[in-house]
Amino acid sequence: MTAAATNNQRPIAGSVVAITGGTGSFGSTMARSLLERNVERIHIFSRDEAKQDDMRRRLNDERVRFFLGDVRDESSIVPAMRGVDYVFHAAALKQVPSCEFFPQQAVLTNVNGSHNVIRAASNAGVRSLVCLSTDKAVYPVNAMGMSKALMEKTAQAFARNFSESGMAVSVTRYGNVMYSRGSVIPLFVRQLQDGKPLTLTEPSMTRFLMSLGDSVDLVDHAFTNAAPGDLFIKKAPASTVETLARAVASLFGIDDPDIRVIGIRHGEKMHETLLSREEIVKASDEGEYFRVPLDARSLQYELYFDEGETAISRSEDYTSANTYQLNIEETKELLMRLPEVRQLVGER
Ligand SMILES: O=c1ccn([C@@H]2O[C@H](COP(=O)(O)OP(=O)(O)O[C@H]3O[C@H](CO)[C@@H](O)[C@H](O)[C@H]3O)[C@@H](O)[C@H]2O)c(=O)[nH]1
Repeated sequence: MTAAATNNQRPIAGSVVAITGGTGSFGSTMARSLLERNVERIHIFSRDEAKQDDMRRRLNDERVRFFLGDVRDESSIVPAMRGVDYVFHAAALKQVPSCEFFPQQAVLTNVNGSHNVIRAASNAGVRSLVCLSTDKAVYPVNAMGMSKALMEKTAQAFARNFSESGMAVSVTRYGNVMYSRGSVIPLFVRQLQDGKPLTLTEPSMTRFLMSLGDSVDLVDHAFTNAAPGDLFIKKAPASTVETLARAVASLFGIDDPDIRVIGIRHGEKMHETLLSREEIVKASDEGEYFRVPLDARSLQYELYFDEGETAISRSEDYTSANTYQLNIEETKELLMRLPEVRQLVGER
């Protein structure tokens, strides 16, 4: 067993956890869950002092400490890593359109910034670091996905090149998180409340549907089970955009909503891929999760040419088009698990 794997056995209770991008939706959900589980201390690292202040007041818990800084500046990360056991790296530029117009900014934060976080964490003796990625990093077509794909490679290269580090750096990949800020579900809700038509980009487009609670489960799984360089995916169902829109409308008591088709936006795919066929042939099925181990081959190029992979041509990608497809009723059930939706429906 590696040093990192042994260290990972330490439970969350009693440990110190740092969260980069800690005031965002992922980070704050993670923080709340950790506080419920008797974590000793949480270090929230982020750029925006106003959001930190809001979170400080909201949580009102002395176990939470705030560190102001930017992942682009490694020296600002160092204080947040002192004495830390686990790191959840969620800081990122994640909006598809803004990364499309400013791709160099995506590289600075998502690629260079991630490298800084990994280096600072390893230098501080962290046991396990989980980097948050997205389905858009697989066969990427937009700058956000491309920069996240390079973040994944940066994490894997660290695991491959610094096996003496003692830190297990791993990656978790997500699909669309339901009701996250700026996403389509709150938009549909607003449109329904304002009596406007629902704008659909392309009715048959599909997306994986996951909740923030699923995200906590996946990160926990990675914290305690990851070997250096592992990639984890949680299996998830999907729906078409039209099914999603009709499900949201139906929860508002509207069975035949007004729909306006607006066309695909910049940098969008018809379907998302959580695991490529190249990864699936290496993946192990762990029930609710897939784990893809690090490709630990060294830089001996003959191996890449002499040992071909024959299974790849026989396997299929794991996509939002071939995973389980939810119908309107099932999508409504999933939506009703979200506290935001339950509250809205209860208010009506
Ligand atoms: O007016 C609209 C806006 C969006 N959509 C569609 O709804 C789906 C979801 O869109 P959205 O909620 O904006 O999510 P994505 O653009 O797929 O990206 C989100 O999900 C990613 C994970 O896949 C995250 O990394 C991104 O930060 C997050 O914005 C897509 O098929 C869109 O085409 C519509 O039909 N009508």
